[in-house]
Amino acid sequence: MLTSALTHRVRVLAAPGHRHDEILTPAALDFVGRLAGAFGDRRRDVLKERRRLALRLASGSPLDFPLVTSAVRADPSWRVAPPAPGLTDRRVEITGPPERRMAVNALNSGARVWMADFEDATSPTWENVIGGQLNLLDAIGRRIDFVTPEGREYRLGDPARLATVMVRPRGWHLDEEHLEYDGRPVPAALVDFGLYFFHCAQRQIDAGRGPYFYLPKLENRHEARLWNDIFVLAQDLLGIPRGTVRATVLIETVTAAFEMEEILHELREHSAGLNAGRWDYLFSLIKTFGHRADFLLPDRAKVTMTAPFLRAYTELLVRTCHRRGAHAIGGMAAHVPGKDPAANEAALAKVRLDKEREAEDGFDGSWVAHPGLVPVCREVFDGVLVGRPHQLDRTRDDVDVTPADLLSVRRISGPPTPEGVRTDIAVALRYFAAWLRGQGAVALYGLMEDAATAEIARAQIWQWLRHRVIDRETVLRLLDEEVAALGAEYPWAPVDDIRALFERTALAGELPLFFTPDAYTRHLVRRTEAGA
Ligand SMILES: CC(=O)SCCNC(=O)CCNC(=O)[C@H](O)C(C)(C)COP(=O)(O)OP(=O)(O)OC[C@H]1O[C@@H](n2cnc3c(N)ncnc32)[C@H](O)[C@@H]1OP(=O)(O)O
Ligand SMILES: O=CC(=O)O
Ligand SMILES: [Mg+2]
Repeated sequence: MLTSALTHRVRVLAAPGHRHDEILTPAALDFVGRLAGAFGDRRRDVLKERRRLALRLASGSPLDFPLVTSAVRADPSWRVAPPAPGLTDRRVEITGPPERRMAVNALNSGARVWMADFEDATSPTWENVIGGQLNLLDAIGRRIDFVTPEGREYRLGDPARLATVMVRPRGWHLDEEHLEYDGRPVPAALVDFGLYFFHCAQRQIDAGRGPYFYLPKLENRHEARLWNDIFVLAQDLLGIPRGTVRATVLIETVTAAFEMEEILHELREHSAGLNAGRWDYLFSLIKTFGHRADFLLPDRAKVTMTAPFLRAYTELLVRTCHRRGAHAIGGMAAHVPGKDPAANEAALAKVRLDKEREAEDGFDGSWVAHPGLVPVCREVFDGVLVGRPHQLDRTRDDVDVTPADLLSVRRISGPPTPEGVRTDIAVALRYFAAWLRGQGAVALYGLMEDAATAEIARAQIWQWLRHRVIDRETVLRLLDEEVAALGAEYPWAPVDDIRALFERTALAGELPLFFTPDAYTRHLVRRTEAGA
């Protein structure tokens, strides 16, 4: 067991909340401090390397499969670890923030996996961060039942049918300002990973599962190596055998799509495959190549997964995974069920089509954003898997993807429509309003919106302005109208802050890398010495 020798170097800079002491124990803080001490510098290097690479690509360096790792790709002999308990059959995975009611609903939903999300679906208020950890602790201890003020009861169902928990920590770009190690904010990824691992890893093993993770927004193999080293140290510190952790990496940046094999290879003893994180992938394309006219995207609604460059990415993902014995997990169709029966039917039909394409392409399962979508995803995968838990045997040797295929965006280019411009502004503003209020995922106009889709919305406006396919006056006029509509619809919303956030992140000369660090620092941080 750990000593608390480092505890004095870790400081909590937040007022104590209800039951926070169960999570922020001296031993847990000590553990997070050890991770921060061991990996803080490497995380800083990761961020520097991201900026260097972005500059190289912006100045015209070609993006290609790395020459230096060609031997890893050419070597047919290596495989990732076999699926861990609870992760063999992943035909339906539900995602959502680790909020209490949603946690119970997700675990009972009939999905095989629940991805408890501190990233795209969570607004990282301190309350959400620590409350999420408490909910996970209670969920793993099977004591997450609760009753609403109206008397509606939420309880876990049949233990044999509960979803396996996988936790997605925040990405490397975010700090946790309420926790300091040696006077600096702790990387948010290490807080989310560390607290969950410390409290729940052994409990999960005792329950016949394990500490499982989803890793967001990686840009290259070095970041995968960093995570692997974190897993090794975390397991060693708690006396958990190496290879117990499993992690599915989201391939949701364009540079990572060129290093899928390498990412699996770096993590191979801890790998649980790859996931096609389509929304951040599109955002990454805009961010990485936003300066190039041949990467101009049309309205978001017109960019579908049948676009050739997106098919190239998803098919390469399946092929790469299955060559290495790893699960390939599909992404999120954004349509969510609604109250109107006709709209609901249309949404279900769209999700069905999306899942059918994934299942036929060889994916082993896929994501849904809502319990109402579990049956449709399950039916589609049941139909393709026919009794098997996955389709790892479909090696997709027919797939041959070149760098040009991955980057052939111009084939779907086209000017934005006035509705497309307005929708992006409306969605970004409404999402920012929810996020600043502590809600990281919302349904807007029939679609699930989260941090990744909001990033696309504001980045598209930036890209269209940059290439002068829309003019600034039009955008400012629409912004005035949409801010007024927002104020009327959400009287509680701080419209001036929201507008300013939009202006900083969509109308600036240079595209800010993410909207979240800026919005977090200005609006979500509530540091206090009282909690130190
Ligand atoms: C790009 C990406 O990264 S995708 C992954 C990240 N994004 C996500 O995970 C989004 C997850 N989805 C959600 O958060 C929600 O579905 C939303 C916000 C889009 C819509 O939520 P709501 O407006 O509450 O939907 P709705 O009213 O139809 O919900 C009906 C019930 O289903 C529950 N529910 C909805 N979505 C989920 C979910 N993902 N997990 C668990 N329960 C859910 C609601 O809590 C509600 O439960 P109740 O009847 O007990 O009150
Ligand atoms: O995290 C998933 C995505 O699509 O982004
Ligand atoms: Mg994402």
